[in-house]
Amino acid sequence: MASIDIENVSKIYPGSTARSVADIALNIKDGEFIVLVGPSGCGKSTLLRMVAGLEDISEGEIRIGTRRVNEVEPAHRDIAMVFQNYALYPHMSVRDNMAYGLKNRAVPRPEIEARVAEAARMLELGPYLDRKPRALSGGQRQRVAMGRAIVRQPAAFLFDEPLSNLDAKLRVSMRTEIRRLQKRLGTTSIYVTHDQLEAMTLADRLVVLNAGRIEQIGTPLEIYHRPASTFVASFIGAPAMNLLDAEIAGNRLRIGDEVLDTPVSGAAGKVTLGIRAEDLMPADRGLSFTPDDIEDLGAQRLVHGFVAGQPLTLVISPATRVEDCRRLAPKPGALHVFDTLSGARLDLHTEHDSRPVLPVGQGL
Ligand SMILES: Nc1ncnc2c1ncn2[C@@H]1O[C@H](COP(=O)(O)OP(=O)(O)OP(=O)(O)O)[C@@H](O)[C@H]1O
Repeated sequence: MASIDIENVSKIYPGSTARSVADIALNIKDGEFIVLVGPSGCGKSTLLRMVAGLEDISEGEIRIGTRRVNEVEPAHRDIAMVFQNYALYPHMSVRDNMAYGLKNRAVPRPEIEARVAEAARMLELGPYLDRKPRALSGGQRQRVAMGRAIVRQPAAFLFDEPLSNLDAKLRVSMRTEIRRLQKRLGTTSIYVTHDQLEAMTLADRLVVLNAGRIEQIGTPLEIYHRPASTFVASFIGAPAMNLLDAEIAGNRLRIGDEVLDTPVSGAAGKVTLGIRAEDLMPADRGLSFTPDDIEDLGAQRLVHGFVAGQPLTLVISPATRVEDCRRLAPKPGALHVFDTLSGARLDLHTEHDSRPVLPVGQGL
């Protein structure tokens, strides 16, 4: 086990002048589970592959433990990678697939057998040890890929979208399993995904990437509750945070003709106002909301509509009547204000109105 230090690392692919990964600085603690998340093309795989040694590092330094690894071959970096396509040897049994890396390192046979047996037990692969990968389901193949990583007892696990080929239900159960195994083994891990829910549930700390740069680093809840930019606000959380064109005038937030009671101090002018769909509640006064479409998801209801002509989504309990949502007020402390041009979070002082907002009908 080891820390991983990424010091001002950039990647410029041959034939390109742009940085696909630009000046990334990230210190990963021993045993930490870091998730790199961001949209397609933001550079997450490139960054992971530089840690793995599968891509050259154009600028900066990567250390695993105290050792600089820029010039170290992938096989000598003491890491194990788990890929989306499993990368299993089709002609080898599950047992041999798991043992392969150890045999190559001349680990004594009894030791190999013990490690494979222990990994098979942890992953419940015992009954399948003599099968070939083609005789396994996708989930079982992914487990074998995990098993092969575990038996190596590496300093770090690197996961590149390992669950992308699995169906939705299996993804959820494998996600829990990976988290549980990682905590039990305490192995430093970097996990790449474009799935924000996977990112939220797995990570000790999330690294949100945008166009090759770090947009924000923090625990999932820090990022959820205090997104540093409109990019992060709209990427993390489902449904995406509502972002409305607004204006601060006379210490009040205005959205078109609508005015929020919440006093705001610190700036004036055009801003982007962020409110999560679950942070609005029916009120006797507040923003005038025109519902347009309802999605019933069983445990909750999504109501899509408009405030001052701008789209807004609301999450309510199935017991709440949509007719009671014609006026909405934000929950205390639920407003996020961003600079309209840069998208950066503005640390304005927003006080919730001292007058109580009266919920109508059932609570949310
Ligand atoms: N071999 C390559 N040569 C040139 N450019 C590349 C190469 N590989 C990736 N890129 C570019 O680098 C940027 C980052 O790509 P990368 O694959 O790291 O993104 P990603 O976030 O992992 O995306 P995805 O989720 O689609 O896999 C992209 O603009 C991509 O086009």
